[in-house]
Amino acid sequence: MKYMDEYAEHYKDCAWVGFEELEKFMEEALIHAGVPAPDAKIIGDVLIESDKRGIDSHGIGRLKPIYIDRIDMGIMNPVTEIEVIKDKDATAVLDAHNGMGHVAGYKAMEMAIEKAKKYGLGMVVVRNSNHYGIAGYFATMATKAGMLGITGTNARPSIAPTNGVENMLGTNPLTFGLPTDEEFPFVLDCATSVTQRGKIEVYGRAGKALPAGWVLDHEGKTRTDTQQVLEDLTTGKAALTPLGGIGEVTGGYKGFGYATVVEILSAALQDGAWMKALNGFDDEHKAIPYPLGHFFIAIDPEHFMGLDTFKRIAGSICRELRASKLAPGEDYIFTAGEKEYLSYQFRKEHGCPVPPSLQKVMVTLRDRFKMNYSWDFEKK
Ligand SMILES: NC(=O)c1ccc[n+]([C@@H]2O[C@H](COP(=O)([O-])OP(=O)(O)OC[C@H]3O[C@@H](n4cnc5c(N)ncnc54)[C@H](O)[C@@H]3O)[C@@H](O)[C@H]2O)c1
Ligand SMILES: O=C(O)C[C@H](O)C(=O)O
Repeated sequence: MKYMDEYAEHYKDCAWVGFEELEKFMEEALIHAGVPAPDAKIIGDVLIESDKRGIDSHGIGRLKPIYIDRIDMGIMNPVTEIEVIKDKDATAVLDAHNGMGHVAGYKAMEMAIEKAKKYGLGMVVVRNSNHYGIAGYFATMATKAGMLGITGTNARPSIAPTNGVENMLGTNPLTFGLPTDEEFPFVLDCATSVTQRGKIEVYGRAGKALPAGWVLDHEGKTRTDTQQVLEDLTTGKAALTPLGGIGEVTGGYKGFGYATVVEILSAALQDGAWMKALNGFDDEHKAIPYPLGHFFIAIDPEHFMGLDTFKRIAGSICRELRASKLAPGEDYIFTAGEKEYLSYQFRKEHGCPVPPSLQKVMVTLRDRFKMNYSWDFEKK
């Protein structure tokens, strides 16, 4: 398969660090930054899962900058105190009090799964949280429990509405995890924008220009200058395009609509914050918390026609899709979750790729926290 044949080549400038070591490093760094050990375990697990699945934007790449920097700045609480605001049969509302999003997400999905076991469906929403990492982690908590998982979150403003140029909506993933009778579940885990900020950071680390169509400026023109785009997204001079792209011709309004659905479900059920209130700075440009909201839904197929039936039909649909006629020059049709499964298989053996700029971050954190690690990449 072309995708796997080219896989290692894509990472030729990287050092490879094994799952266990990378996870332990992230977990320990978080503990040094003030996160209680059990919570650091959860966050470390969410982050390493991103690296395992080949989602290079949201694992070690986000430990610093983002999480440790925000704790250092005093705008995110390393200790997560979750308050149950409302708990009624199949639903609940939680307040994470500016704690760690991964921890809030983990506890909320756990609660949704428990409710689904009893009622067939559980939905838990969270407010005053923080960035929770890959949405797919929480969706697959449900698939591992034999359930369907759905989750979404709002995020700092990035996407411009169709026919607009101002960054208003977060990159707002709308993510589904569906069990199948195959070795891996169907996991559609992606932003409602053409791309997300983390992938632009990955391009920045690799020194690559962006493809046209991902970002637009206030003139409505596409931008490809990666480093400046990262700055301009923060100051609002650039915006990401919704899924479907710029304008109406290729259906950009559908991505705009889905991003809006996620923004509403991440704020309205929980009486939380939305859009510009998630900018991360106040009128004087002083850094302030990003009070994000999330939602988590678990559905137990045993309350419908049963898990085995669900898995068989979901698996059959995926297999039929993969067996359909290929486009010229292509050698494989993927279904969602498959590339992540293939990455996992590859990385289990070779480790996770760490580019030079992240190697420097790891060394800085190790030295700052006086941690006991030495890596082969330091010897070069
Ligand atoms: N926490 C946040 O605020 C936030 C915001 C946005 C995105 N994210 C996370 O960023 C990650 C990456 O998001 P993204 O938008 O860059 O995703 P992406 O564009 O890389 O798409 C990934 C999804 O598409 C599927 N896929 C990829 N190639 C495919 C193909 N050829 N055929 C069929 N399916 C295919 C994958 O299996 C996966 O489900 C996700 O884990 C997401 O949750 C988080
Ligand atoms: O970075 C964010 O604010 C959200 C998300 O993780 C993204 O990469 O777009």
